[in-house]
Amino acid sequence: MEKILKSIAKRFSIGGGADIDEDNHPRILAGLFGSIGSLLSFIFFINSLFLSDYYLSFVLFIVCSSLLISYLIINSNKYAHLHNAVRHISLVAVLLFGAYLVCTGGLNNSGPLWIFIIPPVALAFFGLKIGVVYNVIFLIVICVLLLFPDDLLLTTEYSYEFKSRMIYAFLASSALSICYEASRYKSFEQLKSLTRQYKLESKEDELTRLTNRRGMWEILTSENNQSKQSDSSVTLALCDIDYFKRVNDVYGHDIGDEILKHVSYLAKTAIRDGDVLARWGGEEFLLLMPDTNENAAVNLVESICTLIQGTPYSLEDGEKINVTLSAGVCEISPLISIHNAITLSDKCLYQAKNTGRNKVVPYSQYSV
Ligand SMILES: Nc1nc2c(ncn2[C@@H]2O[C@H](COP(=O)(O)OP(=O)(O)OP(=O)(O)O)[C@@H](O)[C@H]2O)c(=O)[nH]1
Repeated sequence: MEKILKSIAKRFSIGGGADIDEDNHPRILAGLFGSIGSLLSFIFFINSLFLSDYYLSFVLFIVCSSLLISYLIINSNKYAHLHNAVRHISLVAVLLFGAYLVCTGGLNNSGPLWIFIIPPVALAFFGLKIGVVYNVIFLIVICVLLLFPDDLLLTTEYSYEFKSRMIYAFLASSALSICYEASRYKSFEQLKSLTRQYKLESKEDELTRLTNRRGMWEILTSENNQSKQSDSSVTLALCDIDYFKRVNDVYGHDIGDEILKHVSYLAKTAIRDGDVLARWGGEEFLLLMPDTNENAAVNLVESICTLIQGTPYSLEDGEKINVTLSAGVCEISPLISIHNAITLSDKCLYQAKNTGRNKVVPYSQYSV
C-alpha cells in the first residue's frame, strides 16, 4: 500500500520534487482531480445509460469530457498559458454539476452527496482567497435552490430536515477545508523558509560566515563558464594564516576561532565587489578575483596581508596578537583549468611558507 501511495505521489510530484513550488501545487492537484474526476464521471455515465437516465448520462458525458480535456491541457506544457483558465473552467463545470445534482437529486436523490467534494477541491485549485469565494458562491446557489418558496427550483423532493442538514454539512465541510488549507499554507511557507535557510547555510561557513568550500565550488564552476565566454582574466589566491597552530596552543582554541573571524572580517572589507572569499579549510582561505590578471591579484592580496598584519587581534586584557598571511596566486588560463589553478596556488603557497612566510608568491615567480 505504501509503495502504491509513493508511486502515485511520485507520478504527480507531490512532496518529492527537488524544488518547492507553490504555483505548481494547484496545477498538480487539478491534473489529479481531472484524471480521477473524468474516470469516475465516465463510470457513472455508463451506469446511468444502463439505467436509461439519458438526461443524467448526457450531463455526465459533458462533465467527463470537460474534465478529461482539462486533464490533458494541464499536463501539456504547450498550453501552459491556458492552465489557469482551464482550472477555473473545470471548477465551474463541477459547481454547475453540483447545482444540477442538488436540483434534480441525481439517482434516487443520492446526487447531493457529491457536493461535499467542492470545498476541498476549490481550495486546492485556487488557495484560500479564491477558494473561499467559490465556496461562498456555491453555498448561495444551493441555499437559493433548496430554500426557494414552494421548491420551484427543484425537480425532486427533499424533506426540510434533509435540506437544512445538507446546508449545515456543506458549511462544516467548507469550514474544515478552509482551516486545513490555512494550516497547510502556513506549514508550506515555513518549509519554504527553512529550505531557503538550509540552502544558504549549506554553502556558508558557520564560524566565519564566509562561503564554504561547497559554495565556492559552485561559484568557481559558474565563473569558469562565464570567463570562457568573455575571455576575461580570472585569478585565484590561496591564503593561509602563519603559525596558527601556535596561536591555538598558546591562547586556546576559542581565541583561535576569534582570530579566524577577525581575519575573515578584515579580508572581506579589503576585497572588491565581485571578488569572492571562501573558507577553504581550517585556516586556509580561497579568494576568487574575476576580471583580474595575476599582477592586479598580487597587489590586492598584498594589500589584504598588509591590512591584517597592521590590525592585530586585541585580547580582553589588552594583549595584542599579531597575525600574518602567506598566499599563492595563480591566474586561470586556457592552459590552466580551475583545478590546476588551485593546485598551483597551493604549490605557490607552500613556497611562500618555505621561504619565510608573510609573503605572496605568484605562479609566474614559482620555481620548482
Ligand atoms: N581554533 C581553530 N583552529 C583550527 C580550526 N581549523 C583548523 N585549526 C587549526 O589550525 C592549525 C593549523 O596548523 P598547521 O597546519 O600545522 O599550520 P600552522 O601552524 O598555521 O603553520 P603554517 O601553516 O606552516 O604557518 C591546527 O592546529 C588546527 O587545529 C578552527 O576552525 N578553529
